[in-house]
Amino acid sequence: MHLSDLLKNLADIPDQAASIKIGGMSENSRAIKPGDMFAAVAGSSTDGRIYIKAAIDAGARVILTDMRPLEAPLDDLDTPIIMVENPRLVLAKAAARFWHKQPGMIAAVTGTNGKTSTTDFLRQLWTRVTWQASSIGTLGVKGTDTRKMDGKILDLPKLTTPDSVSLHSALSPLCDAGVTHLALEASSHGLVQQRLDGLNIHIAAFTNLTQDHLDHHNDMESYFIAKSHLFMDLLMHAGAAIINIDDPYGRRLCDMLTAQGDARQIVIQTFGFADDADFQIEKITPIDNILDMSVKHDGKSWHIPLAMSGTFQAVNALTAGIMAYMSGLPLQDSLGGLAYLKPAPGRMQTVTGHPQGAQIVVDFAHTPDALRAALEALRPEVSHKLYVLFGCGGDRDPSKRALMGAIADDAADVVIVTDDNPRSEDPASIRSAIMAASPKSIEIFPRDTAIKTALEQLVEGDVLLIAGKGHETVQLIGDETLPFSDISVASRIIADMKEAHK
Ligand SMILES: CC(=O)N[C@H]1[C@@H](OP(=O)(O)OP(=O)(O)OC[C@H]2O[C@@H](n3ccc(=O)[nH]c3=O)[C@H](O)[C@@H]2O)O[C@H](CO)[C@@H](O)[C@@H]1O[C@H](C)C(=O)N[C@@H](C)C(=O)N[C@H](CCC(=O)O)C(=O)O
Ligand SMILES: Nc1ncnc2c1ncn2[C@@H]1O[C@H](COP(=O)(O)OP(=O)(O)OP(=O)(O)O)[C@@H](O)[C@H]1O
Ligand SMILES: N[C@H](CCC[C@H](N)C(=O)O)C(=O)O
Ligand SMILES: [Mg+2]
Repeated sequence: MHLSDLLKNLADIPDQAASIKIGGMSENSRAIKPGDMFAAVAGSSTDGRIYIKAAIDAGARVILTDMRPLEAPLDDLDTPIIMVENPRLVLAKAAARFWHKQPGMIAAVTGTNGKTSTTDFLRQLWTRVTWQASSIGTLGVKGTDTRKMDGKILDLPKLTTPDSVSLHSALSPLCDAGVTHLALEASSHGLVQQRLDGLNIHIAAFTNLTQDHLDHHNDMESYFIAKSHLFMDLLMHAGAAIINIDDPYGRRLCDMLTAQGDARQIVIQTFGFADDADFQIEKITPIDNILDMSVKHDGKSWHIPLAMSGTFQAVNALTAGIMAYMSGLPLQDSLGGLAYLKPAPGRMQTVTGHPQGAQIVVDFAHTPDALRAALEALRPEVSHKLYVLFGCGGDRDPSKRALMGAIADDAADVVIVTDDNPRSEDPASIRSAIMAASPKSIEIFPRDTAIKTALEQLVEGDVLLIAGKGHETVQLIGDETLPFSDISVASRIIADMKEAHK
């Protein structure tokens, strides 16, 4: 594609550069191939401008960057440098133009917790009525067997929201494979880094906003503003905004959208326990292994049995149901279809077979609010003691550690503090920060020893929540990526315990 077409109305292009042919693009010099455009952007740990020379050596034909003055040697390069106010935004729009195919229906979910569950549920609802659907997020690409796609392997980075180039280059083969419906997770990092700009987003949902990622956003206000970008700027004209108004930030989002007036024709659908919600949850009652949810909409009550545990999962399911409805599914299939949903892996997933009959649950709770929600969901199932075993990720918001320690201390009977993904941090200091807020906590590491110790202590009537890593299959320690799965470790230890009991 000629540069003049790629960047039309996005940037001023010098005449001598207009006819340059561009064969691809990236914001990462290490991914540049001959003929590509390199976007040199300022990041949180380094500055892409440092890598301009490396990108040119790798074959970059054009550089896109911000308006900061060019210093030597960048002011004297043969390769054209195009300067724009917001290179991430221009890159995202150029990527959308370059790869140009997108599924006809794109729905995005944002919020601190519940994005993976909700997008997974929405994909299941669409698939159930035979619409060809995929989801993209923390679990990667789901719903389409990417290995069978003509050798076009979708090599998405291991992020909840992939960068714009990875995303747009992945959508083309997904469309070629017949995908018409896409559910996406919109992380706050992704939103501020413009990873989703250029996408035609028809439906956007807001689950909740509680503390996480304050290392990146500094305060809750900036975190909220990052999330609101999805609704205020990215959601298409006449799109649908589906908002949890039990959350004060959700109410605020509704007010902000309403204050924009009619120009964008956004249809707002609210949900929650609140009396004024369009989809009002009347009750969610656990009965045996299911949840019985009743929801009032348009004067009619829907009684929906759900094969999952945790009130929050029912709320996520409802969010997905409303999204499906707004995408054109009749209520019988959208709300009615909720009865057929399966929880996403690692979300309140039970590991069966404990020799004493204790209940073991693996859950991805890695924020204070999620930990409380998961423990509160399990409390009714405990007839003896509620155990929780968790740690906190390194290189992530350190202020959530003490909060999670305090919540565990308050909501569980036995608290075992261990390692999550310490990454570059000292694991012992992460554990100490958690334990400082939990007088009853016991420190056990490494994580498999902690799981074994807990499993061996459990008796009938106990429930153990293994929180924080959910579906993850690796543990990140220093620079190492080691195989580790809470579900496999717990299953193996239970099998060994049973063997020893024989
Ligand atoms: C904090 C963060 O989001 N970092 C992501 C981001 O980095 P950044 O723009 O801040 O980049 P940087 O490392 O400062 O580098 C600046 C620029 O120099 C470029 N560079 C750098 C080195 C080099 O040799 N050549 C080169 O061109 C980089 O590609 C980048 O464009 O852009 C990079 C390329 O797209 C991402 O890989 C990187 O994700 C890191 C690995 C990460 O851990 N991100 C996490 C925090 C994240 O994004 N999480 C969210 C939320 C999770 C959730 O709660 O759901 C997610 O969506 O996954
Ligand atoms: N609606 C909700 N309200 C409160 N907590 C929730 C809710 N949904 C999920 N959780 C908790 O958050 C955890 C993560 O859920 P999920 O993976 O769906 O969220 P996410 O927003 O995709 O997380 P991430 O930011 O890591 O991508 C769950 O395991 C559960 O403990
Ligand atoms: N998407 C989240 C996942 C955290 C999972 C937890 N196990 C950790 O490593 O902190 C993040 O990147 O912050
Ligand atoms: Mg997720």
